[in-house]
Amino acid sequence: MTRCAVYGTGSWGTAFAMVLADAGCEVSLWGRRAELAERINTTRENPDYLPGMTVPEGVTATTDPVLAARGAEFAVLAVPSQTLRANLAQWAPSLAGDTVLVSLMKGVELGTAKRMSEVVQEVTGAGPERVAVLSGPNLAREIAARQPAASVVACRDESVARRLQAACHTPYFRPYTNTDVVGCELGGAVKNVIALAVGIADGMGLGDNTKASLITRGLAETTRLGLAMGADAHTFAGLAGLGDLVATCSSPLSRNHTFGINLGRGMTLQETVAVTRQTAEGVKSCESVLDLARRHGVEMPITETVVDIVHDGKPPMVGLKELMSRSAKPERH
Ligand SMILES: NC(=O)c1ccc[n+]([C@@H]2O[C@H](COP(=O)([O-])OP(=O)(O)OC[C@H]3O[C@@H](n4cnc5c(N)ncnc54)[C@H](O)[C@@H]3O)[C@@H](O)[C@H]2O)c1
Ligand SMILES: O=P(O)(O)OC[C@H](O)CO
Repeated sequence: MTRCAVYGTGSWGTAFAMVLADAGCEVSLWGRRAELAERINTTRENPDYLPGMTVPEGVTATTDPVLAARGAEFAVLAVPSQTLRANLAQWAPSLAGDTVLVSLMKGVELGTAKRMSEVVQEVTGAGPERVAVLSGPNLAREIAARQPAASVVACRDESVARRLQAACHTPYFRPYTNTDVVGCELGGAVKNVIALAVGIADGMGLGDNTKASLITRGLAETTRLGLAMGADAHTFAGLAGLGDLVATCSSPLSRNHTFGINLGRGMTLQETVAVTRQTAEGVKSCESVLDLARRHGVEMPITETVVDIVHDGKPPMVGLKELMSRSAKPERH
């Protein structure tokens, strides 16, 4: 039986542990809090993140990273992007040299502008053939409810992506393989920033034309950045690109979309942070995505506007007016 360690008992770590167990794996789920681990093991529920959802018997929660890592073919990482480096430094010594490291995260590191797979490689010394990412339209609560969804598992080594695909394929979760790790990671990280923009527009009371325009131009700037970084354009038309962008920008379950709505309704950043219980990656990653864009000489006007509104206190209406008054351009340039 395939053994997997999942690090992070938040929404997605718990939901993906459920997927792996439903696919027949034996799963160790690592979390920081002993009382939550105990609660998951005894009640088969994670009441803090996925209340009402049943965690299968194939998942055992623990706070012991050595126990979690024992015999794991896959080590799945599901903590906030900005803490991954520090967390992984603690877990790495207990991971075997042939364990495949799988990132579920959709963020870019502040300061370094590194993608999560780059952080994983740096901290563990693993080569790209041992690092995979999973990304797609996968709102945790819908997956935990076993609603049908597709996703992408990407690794430079396609045979590793196929192994991971087999490990997490269930009747309700359909993973496709890809070798474009850069494109899948960028699709996941930048859609959170665009979801903030769409949420802000929703919160301002704007309608579906505005939403569709932001989604489409958001995808255009994501693709521009991706191409400058060596990604495959097709990835952005796929599940990790357009698929995730549409899900996140449409769903009331999305933390990034909801965060944007609150800002658009006039809450301050501090007020919005205070009412957000879970990780909204775009709030920090909008700055690192903009950093990446500047490093690669790519224009990302929507991302820039989100940074202005979220971090520099620009009123949403001013940001929107500035976006609309940019010089006229051909659609494709
Ligand atoms: N929730 C989703 O629907 C979903 C879907 C796909 C991808 N993701 C991505 O997965 C990643 C994790 O998100 P999530 O939804 O599980 O977040 P979450 O906020 O639900 O859970 C985060 C988990 O990390 C833990 N954590 C927080 N700070 C920590 C620290 N300093 N050290 C160790 N652990 C810490 C929390 O206790 C919690 O268990 C994010 O990058 C997110 O973008 C989320
Ligand atoms: O809740 P969000 O905004 O982090 O989005 C969750 C997932 O990434 C959707 O695929």
